[in-house]
Amino acid sequence: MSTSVIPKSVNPDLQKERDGASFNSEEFAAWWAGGEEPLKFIRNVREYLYKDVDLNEMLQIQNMSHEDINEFSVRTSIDAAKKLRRLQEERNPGGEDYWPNLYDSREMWGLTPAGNPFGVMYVMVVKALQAQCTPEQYEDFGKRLERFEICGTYAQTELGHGTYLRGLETRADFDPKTDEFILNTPKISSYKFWPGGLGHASNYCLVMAQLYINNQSKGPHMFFVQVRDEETHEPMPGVHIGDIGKKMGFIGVNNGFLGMKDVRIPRTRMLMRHAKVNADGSYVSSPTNVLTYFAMVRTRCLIGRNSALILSAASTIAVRYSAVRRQSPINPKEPEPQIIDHVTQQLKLFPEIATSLAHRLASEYLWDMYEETLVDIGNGKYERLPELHSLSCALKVTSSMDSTAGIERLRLACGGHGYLTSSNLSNLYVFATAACTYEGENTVLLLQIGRFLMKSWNSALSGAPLAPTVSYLAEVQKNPEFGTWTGTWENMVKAMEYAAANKTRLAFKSLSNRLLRGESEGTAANHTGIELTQAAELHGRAFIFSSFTAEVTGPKSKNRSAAFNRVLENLLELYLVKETLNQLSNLLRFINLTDSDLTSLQDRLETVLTKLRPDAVAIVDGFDFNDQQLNSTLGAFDGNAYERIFDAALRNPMNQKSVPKSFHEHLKPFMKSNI
Ligand SMILES: CCCCCCCCCCCCCC(=O)SCCNC(=O)CCNC(=O)[C@H](O)C(C)(C)COP(=O)(O)OP(=O)(O)OC[C@H]1O[C@@H](n2cnc3c(N)ncnc32)[C@H](O)[C@@H]1OP(=O)(O)O
Ligand SMILES: Cc1cc2nc3c(=O)[nH]c(=O)nc-3n(C[C@H](O)[C@H](O)[C@H](O)COP(=O)(O)OP(=O)(O)OC[C@H]3O[C@@H](n4cnc5c(N)ncnc54)[C@H](O)[C@@H]3O)c2cc1C
Repeated sequence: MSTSVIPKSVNPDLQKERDGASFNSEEFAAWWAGGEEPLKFIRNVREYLYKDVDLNEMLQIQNMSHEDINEFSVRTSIDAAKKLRRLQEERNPGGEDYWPNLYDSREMWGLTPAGNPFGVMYVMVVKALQAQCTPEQYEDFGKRLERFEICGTYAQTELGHGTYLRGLETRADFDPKTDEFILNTPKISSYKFWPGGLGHASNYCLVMAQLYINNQSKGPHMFFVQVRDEETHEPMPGVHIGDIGKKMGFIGVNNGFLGMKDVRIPRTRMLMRHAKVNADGSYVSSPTNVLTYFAMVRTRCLIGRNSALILSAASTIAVRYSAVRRQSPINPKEPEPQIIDHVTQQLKLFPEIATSLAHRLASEYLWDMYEETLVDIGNGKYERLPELHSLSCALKVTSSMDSTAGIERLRLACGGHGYLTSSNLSNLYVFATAACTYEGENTVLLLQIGRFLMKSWNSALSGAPLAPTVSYLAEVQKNPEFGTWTGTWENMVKAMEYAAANKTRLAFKSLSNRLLRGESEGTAANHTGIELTQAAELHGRAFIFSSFTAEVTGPKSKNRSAAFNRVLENLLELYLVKETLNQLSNLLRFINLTDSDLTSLQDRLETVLTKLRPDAVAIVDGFDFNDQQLNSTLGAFDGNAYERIFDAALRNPMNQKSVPKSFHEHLKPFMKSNI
């Protein structure tokens, strides 16, 4: 393919949308980035990272083999690491290393459309080492990993166990004679399986294994294990390692397996900031065992933000495409409208924009809580851990679940062309749905929230103080009547909390009854699982309702223009109304909503869709993705969707020969013979 069929100009329909918006999308972009300075910084970094990235090459990864995608992903992520190092030297010489922080940022994300084999290293391992090594250990090997002198992954899940960590089978036996641990994966089910980058992209691993001293189990602990030679990259003695094979997505991530037979590591390679094994074999336990799980808490906090990011990218693609595609006159003899003018199309598109905002804002609140808890842990205070655990699970679950369902709706909104891999919607979908499973399977995490809600409900009954994000449970216990439905935003927040509290009450009652009937705690919890997960989901939704409302109506609104505030208010209105309608069966169980209340909600839904219509393109422009990040023939900034779709088809390897081999080998011989 020599010439491109893509025009240089912007599609006139898209230009018209931008010209007609009621607000300035640059104000949105600055707000979304956290301010004008952060936006400037992000754009600067992005410009630097993407200046020589070829969009056509990115689109072609869909046509590569598994092995070639792996090679591509290692190359592009290493190119990015080099650029970030150079950036550090140019702009912040000798200063705090900020490039490792950028390595897991959204600016990197678009450079590795099939996933980054070193993503887990920066998102999880570096942070786990920072939090769980002694200062000496961090100097010894943590810093080396942070500087990328060695590379590694987080190896916890096994073929036989992912969820139930206490059931992990990998053993680390302490040998006092040599002052070493001996690591073994005794059965096929004990093999580590799934860690990102484990296959061929790591030479070290943070391994979660059962610690044994004198053959006595001390539970799961973390060990820093060398799995490949630093020079030759050959597996270390006793190490059996490889890639797990092709997956639905994340094909470039090189998820791997790891078996160990009598692999010896020095005693000082167990992470010992909290729990310790001394040379004489004496064991000092951690002040709280769950600190071993803290790396997962951090990643769950990030997943909310990341899911919102993926959904906002898919929304950008579908909204731009809906503005440039025309189909089906609304009235006879009229020209075909932009499909975004069909109201049912608006209902597929705009709620997903609102959901991206809702999850992103809730994640910001969660992130602040994470950072405060981290400081507390440093000061030996662990009281907020249960609340953080519960809230991080709640956002991880709702954001991954909603973005997965949302991207599928957006794909459907793009009709046939949404089904092309070059739309990038299928790739975004498999990214989103993976987050429903990794870092704690969603149902399992909902049950963890349910457990926290039961404890909190019980505490409230006895008048004990509750964590701030569940304090509404005590309020509902004190005032069991909902009062009048007014339909204001504050009233809708209250309604969602009221439904969550009452679902919690019912689950608590069922659980208590089962216990009274003599069921064990485990069996009673299992039998109450459906109610527990429903209460947990509503708790997450109530939190998102309140954080979104607080951002739009709170004091920060004074820093925004009136026009931009109106857009945010419309998005909040849409979010609250559509989620209230989605949750009607739960709400109607506890709140007396009349037929006229429901009619009013339906009217509000239609009204707000109409209000958002002129601003939809400008809003998604405000998400501020560049074309490489979107990597989509449908969603590019210029809106030249048909030309890009066609260009990608022409570049497909299938079209590089006019007659394929299959014609000569199979089709022609068959047609020429009588068999
Ligand atoms: C832009 C870039 C961004 C990129 C981001 C995305 C890319 C990232 C890519 C990532 C790729 C993916 C990478 C990966 O996938 S890495 C692998 C991730 N694996 C998992 O997430 C495993 C999931 N399993 C668990 O977490 C635990 O075993 C669960 C939770 C299921 C139960 O556990 P267990 O059976 O042992 O415990 P228990 O139920 O008896 O509960 C005991 C007590 O402990 C409390 N408890 C439990 N857990 C925590 C906790 N964490 N903090 C604080 N507390 C906690 C609990 O509430 C209870 O408290 P209490 O009720 O007794 O008071
Ligand atoms: C793309 C991807 C990347 C990953 N990266 C990593 C990585 O880097 N490092 C790593 O260590 N791991 C990684 N994993 C593994 C991942 O963390 C686990 O797959 C995940 O935690 C789920 O555990 P599981 O596979 O054991 O699921 P299972 O627990 O076997 O779940 C199967 C079903 O059983 C149900 N179930 C299980 N337990 C319960 C229960 N107590 N109550 C009710 N229902 C239950 C679940 O709800 C689910 O429906 C990755 C996985 C994926 C898909």
